[in-house]
Amino acid sequence: MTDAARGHSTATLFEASAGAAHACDPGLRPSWQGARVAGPAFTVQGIGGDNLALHRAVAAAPAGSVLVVDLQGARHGHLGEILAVAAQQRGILGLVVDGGVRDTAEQAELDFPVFARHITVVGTGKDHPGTFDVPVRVGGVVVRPGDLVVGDADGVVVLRAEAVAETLDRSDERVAAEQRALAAIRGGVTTLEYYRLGSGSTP
Ligand SMILES: O=C([O-])CC(=O)C(=O)O
Ligand SMILES: [Mg+2]
Repeated sequence: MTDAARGHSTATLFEASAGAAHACDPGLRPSWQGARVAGPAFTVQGIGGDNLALHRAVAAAPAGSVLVVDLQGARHGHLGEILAVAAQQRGILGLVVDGGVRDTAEQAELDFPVFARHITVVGTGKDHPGTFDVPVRVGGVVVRPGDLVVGDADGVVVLRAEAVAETLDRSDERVAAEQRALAAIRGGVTTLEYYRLGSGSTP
């Protein structure tokens, strides 16, 4: 499947977006090393400590979407191996959750990308059905249904759907410019010289 962010890193997207990208709180971290996700948000408003909304969302979200779930930062393992397998079975690309998850070794083995605030074994209730397709606040950022959500080693960024095309083009340009900078730096040019940041001499 093609990467909805053309493979660009969260840092590149953020810098290239000219303010259109929103960075989630750095407390949202990949649950395993190497996790990356990029796709349109399927938003879920739930109640922290309860994961019925996640079980329902996994059954309802369209293939190719990323579950973006507000659970108020609750320290519970809202998604584990069972829900990760169920989500993959339905073609869901990954999960961004303001709350906790568990079974992170299994998530890595499955190659199911998860971005969460906590890793904890503590289980959940299954009483609150939650709400889908509404704006939700995740990592301090309001995410609307269909926003492009990208997560990688550096965290999670959110791009409004209408800003995606231009930001991706600017990201292509930024990466090309950085390739030129890296070639010069590998050739011995200092970053001070390359970016004209002054002499760099000690005062
Ligand atoms: O309690 C739950 O539904 C979450 C869980 O452990 C799993 O997905 O494996
Ligand atoms: Mg489990």
